[in-house]
Amino acid sequence: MVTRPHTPVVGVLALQGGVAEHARVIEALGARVTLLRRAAEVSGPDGPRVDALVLPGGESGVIDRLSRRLGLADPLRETIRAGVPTLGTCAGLIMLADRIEDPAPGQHSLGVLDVAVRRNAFGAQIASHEAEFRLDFDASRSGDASAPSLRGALIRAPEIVAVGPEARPLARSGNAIVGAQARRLPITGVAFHPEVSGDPTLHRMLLDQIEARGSVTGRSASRWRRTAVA
Ligand SMILES: NC(=O)CC[C@H](N)C(=O)O
Repeated sequence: MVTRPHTPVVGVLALQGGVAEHARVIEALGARVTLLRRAAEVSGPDGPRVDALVLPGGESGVIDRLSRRLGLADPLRETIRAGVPTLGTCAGLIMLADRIEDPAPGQHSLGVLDVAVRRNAFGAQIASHEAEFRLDFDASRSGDASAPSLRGALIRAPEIVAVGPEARPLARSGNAIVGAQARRLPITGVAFHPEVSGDPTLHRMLLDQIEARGSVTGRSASRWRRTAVA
């Protein structure tokens, strides 16, 4: 009998912002995308319902407000803390950060990545540009240890102004830290948009992290198959 490998399912938070660009890169790598707009799509009584999470760019104040109003913030935080590989870009990085130096009035974050960020540190929309970012990958955690740099767009991007003991810098632009990774969990946040430039390096890393951990949707799929046969 030929068993087909399970296709991993990546949940992309789809409340606002650059959702389609992430979906395109993930699907081009052969994974399945599910858009997350409700708590039950993130997790259920039996745990996470996705193999990985992507928090896209957009307006972090809006994404924060909607995620709390729709009851998504707590399940997202729990799912990330449960070890589901997570990538946040730009506003997504701000959502992940422990501390926002200059939050919008009433703005919160999920507080799962030990960094402090300053919003809009690289200028206004009109100052947006593409650049190469030097990467400092942890070879033990990623199959892409040889990647020296990646391409991405800075669009009203935040800067990581402090990295605490639970995180480490991942990417730099000049002297500025524009990416960080948690030390104990597969949580990655970058200030730029690799998905806008079509650079798949970080999404591939996310799929590698799923493989290292094992697919939760694969496990529930096989559980379902067993139940169906029994
Ligand atoms: N491209 C982006 O995601 C911009 C982020 C935006 N400046 C914010 O503070 O949320």
